[in-house]
Amino acid sequence: MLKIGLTGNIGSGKTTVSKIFALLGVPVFYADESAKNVMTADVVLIQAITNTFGKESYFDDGSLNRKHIAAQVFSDPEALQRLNAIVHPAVFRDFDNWVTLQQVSYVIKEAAILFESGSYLHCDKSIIVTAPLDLRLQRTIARDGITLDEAKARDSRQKPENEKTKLADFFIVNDDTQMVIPQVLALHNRLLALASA
Ligand SMILES: CC(C)(COP(=O)(O)OP(=O)(O)OC[C@H]1O[C@@H](n2cnc3c(N)ncnc32)[C@H](O)[C@@H]1O)[C@@H](O)C(=O)NCCC(=O)NCCS
Ligand SMILES: Nc1ncnc2c1ncn2[C@@H]1O[C@H](COP(=O)(O)OP(=O)(O)OP(=O)(O)O)[C@@H](O)[C@H]1O
Repeated sequence: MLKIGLTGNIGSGKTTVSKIFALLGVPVFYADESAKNVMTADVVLIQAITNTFGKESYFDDGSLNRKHIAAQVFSDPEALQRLNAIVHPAVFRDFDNWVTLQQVSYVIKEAAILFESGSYLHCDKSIIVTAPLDLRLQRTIARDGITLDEAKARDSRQKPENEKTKLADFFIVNDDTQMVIPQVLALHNRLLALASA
């Protein structure tokens, strides 16, 4: 079974693209969701996050105070490193467990920071979804209700798109000039052929 990493900078449309792969029957692992799950379910992580970012990191009902953590980590690269070091090993484990349950020719691992985290090294191939910065920022602001500065701060914590395109094997252009669904269909056929080769 091939493991295909799928990434793109903030607002590029990688989740949108992942959902099209999922509609085609391809199992998709969402690293962002996995991160949120382990951060609220794994007692070792909860303790580490509380120790590092304070008790305000969780609400009384145990849910994650995303705003509190985001405010700390997206304004301070060292704080983000600390959070990554706590969360990423658990996400890697979650993915490894999930993969063993799949019985298909290829799966997708969607991760915002596939290249930054080194996760792409454990994938057979990688896909990047690209879009110009202005459009990505506009989409993020509209989706998340955050300010332009907050969206820029998150983007600045990610490797620039032009560096990632050098590492990726496949591209999906999501800049409103090309239709996305035909690109995903074409890539799906290539990946099926690759998996059966
Ligand atoms: C800080 C948190 C709580 C903020 O949650 P929030 O719901 O506001 O944002 P969300 O998780 O949807 O992320 C939105 C976007 O921010 C960017 N982003 C998230 N985490 C990171 C990171 N560690 N490094 C760089 N960019 C990131 C991505 O583009 C992501 O798609 C959350 O992002 C988090 O827990 N991040 C650390 C875990 C992680 O690295 N997740 C990414 C995949 S493993
Ligand atoms: N081609 C498109 N046309 C119109 N809207 C789009 C298109 N692609 C994505 N969007 C919208 O832009 C927003 C960002 O897309 P999406 O959530 O898929 O990006 P993402 O790369 O997963 O972002 P993040 O890294 O922030 O999680 C969403 O609201 C989505 O519906």
